[in-house]
Amino acid sequence: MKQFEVNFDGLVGPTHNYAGLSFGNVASLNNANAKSSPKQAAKQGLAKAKALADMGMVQGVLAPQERPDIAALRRLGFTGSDARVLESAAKQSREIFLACCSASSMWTANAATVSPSADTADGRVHFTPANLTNKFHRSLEPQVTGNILRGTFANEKHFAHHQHLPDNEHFGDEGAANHTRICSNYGQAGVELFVYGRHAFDTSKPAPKKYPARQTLEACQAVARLHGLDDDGVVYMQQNPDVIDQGVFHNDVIAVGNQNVLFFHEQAFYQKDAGFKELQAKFGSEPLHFIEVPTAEVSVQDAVKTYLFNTQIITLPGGDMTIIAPTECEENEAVKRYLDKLVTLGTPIKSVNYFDVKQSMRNGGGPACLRLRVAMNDQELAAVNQNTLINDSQFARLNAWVDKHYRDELSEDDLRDPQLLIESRTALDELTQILKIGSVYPFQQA
Ligand SMILES: N=C(N)NCCC[C@H](NC(=O)CCC(=O)O)C(=O)O
Repeated sequence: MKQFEVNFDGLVGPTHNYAGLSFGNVASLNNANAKSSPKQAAKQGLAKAKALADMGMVQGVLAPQERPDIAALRRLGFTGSDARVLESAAKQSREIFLACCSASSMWTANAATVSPSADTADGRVHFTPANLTNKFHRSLEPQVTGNILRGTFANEKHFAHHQHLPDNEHFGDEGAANHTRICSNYGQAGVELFVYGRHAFDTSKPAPKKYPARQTLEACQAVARLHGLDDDGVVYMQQNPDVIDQGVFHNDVIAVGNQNVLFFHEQAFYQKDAGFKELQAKFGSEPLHFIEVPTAEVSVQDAVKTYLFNTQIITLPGGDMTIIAPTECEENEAVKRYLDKLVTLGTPIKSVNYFDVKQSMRNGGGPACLRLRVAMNDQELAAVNQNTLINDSQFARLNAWVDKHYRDELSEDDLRDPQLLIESRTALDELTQILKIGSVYPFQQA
């Protein structure tokens, strides 16, 4: 049986904008109110996805969400026609309005936690959408995320879909951004590493002081239970609270893994020696590659600025690993020096490919934020909605779709334009037909 790791990249939505919504995410706050380009952002994302497909990887896409989120604004008491809802929300409560316009579903690393069939008790691939409770604008995502996942992985024999965890900070869950799977081969049972920022029910335990810890240990444990993971195949580690306070709001901003490699910053984890010992013991006798980047070579600040660890490490069809990095890494002297050295160290990582995803980076989303990894065998892959997979013709179709519907530039004033809502809905309606995912959006169900 063949085995693959498929990356499902989030298509950037037509309202991609910079609203400074994510306290604790330095890039989001620094770029608040800058002009965005939804068209450029969507094309940068598609270009990365296509480049990976051209490298021989299986690559998919996930649909974005409907924004502005009129249904959420109505829930919050804004009434009248859709145009009236937009106008009164923008006038009466700018913050709520902006939160309901965010295209943040583009970062599909936060869409869900995924456990491949080799790890789960019932031999199916399990999905739990992330509740994203820590940020109001992101907490609007899980319901529709579930719809999109069910439309993409629409086969009960192979795929199990759970409801997101209770919408409460005690079970704050940010999905795959805090979850890494270590394995020999994608199709063999692996060790799932869950990384949390704080304990929800035990306040005596360490926690960050300045910025929020979005993920709790209790949320990680609940997801592991739902997915039917064996205790021998799970490790929980805490993120170093001090790096959260330096702007590392997800673990995938400071560590990334692939197969038998864990690539991380010296300061990434709390009590790392004990955690790594457990990881190695549960993995087995084959030694793991723990690639630790010392602060002396790359500071936490440079790691956050360049997203050195929000890179994708992928295994190419020939067996070598390559790093998919943002161009910010190439432009930073210390980080570039480190990456040039890394490929000579004799680890499985042999090369680095740089991509321009600047539109996403300005909101704190690098290459790894833009993708959800799903390890599958060939039978499971055959059961995936094939229209969501990237090949030459689907890439051309999606690019043409972006050209047809997306604006070149967007500023805050544009978001209250009822015409943008109509444009977005028209675009998304057409997208659901291109991807054949069904009526996943509230406006299609009304
Ligand atoms: N690291 C991973 N996996 N994902 C990055 C998510 C970035 C996202 N930014 C935002 O939501 C900013 C939106 C704004 O400010 O307009 C967030 O903070 O949740």
